[in-house]
Amino acid sequence: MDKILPSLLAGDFANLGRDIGRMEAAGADMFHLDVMDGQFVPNISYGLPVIEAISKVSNIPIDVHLMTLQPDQFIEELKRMGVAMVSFHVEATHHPHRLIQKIQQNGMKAGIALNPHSAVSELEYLLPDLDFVLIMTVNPGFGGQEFISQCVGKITELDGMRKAHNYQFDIEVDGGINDETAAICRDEGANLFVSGSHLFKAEDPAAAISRLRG
Ligand SMILES: O=C(CO)[C@@H](O)[C@H](O)COP(=O)(O)O
Ligand SMILES: [Co+2]
Repeated sequence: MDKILPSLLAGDFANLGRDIGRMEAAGADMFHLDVMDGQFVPNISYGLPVIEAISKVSNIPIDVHLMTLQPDQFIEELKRMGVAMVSFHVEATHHPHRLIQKIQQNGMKAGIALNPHSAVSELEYLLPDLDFVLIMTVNPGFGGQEFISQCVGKITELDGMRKAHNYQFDIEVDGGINDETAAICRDEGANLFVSGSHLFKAEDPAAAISRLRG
């Protein structure tokens, strides 16, 4: 099923509770929380204390996107906060399969994110065990960037592998997602749509969310 995940990176950090309520009322399915460490990506966003505060007021599930080195160190804490889905970057860990297992053993869905330069073939032996794959359609680190259209082919490729092997993973897209780019990604097989600046700039977020659903 298609799901729309507002990225709170585009929210007003001085009024996150208000923005959470607005997006829930507009029909958001989950919140997407971007953790950036200033090492793996050239920006720092927020970390565990902010996720914990959000988890206490959110009425919908939380998807955490770890853009950090050593992502394994956060898993137990995220479980304690009731997070539903966690993704980490294949480029940021030496032992991605072990980390998938750790996330799942902690009762959360495990996803791997691919930077624009990374090939789907990197995931070939991980796909049977993954709950979702996050295709980055911008370079990670900042909201408000332009969609990189070369990444669309990776969605097509993943969907083909999913069908060929009857795998069950979801395909999430993140970066520059608006009405037009969501439709392009949906046509290729994506079903989880992260949207930050587009949704938070919308005058009518409920209408924007239903348009993103296609
Ligand atoms: O992970 C990231 C950026 O690194 C994203 O989740 C952004 O927060 C999406 O923002 P928009 O591109 O939709 O403004
Ligand atoms: Co993200």
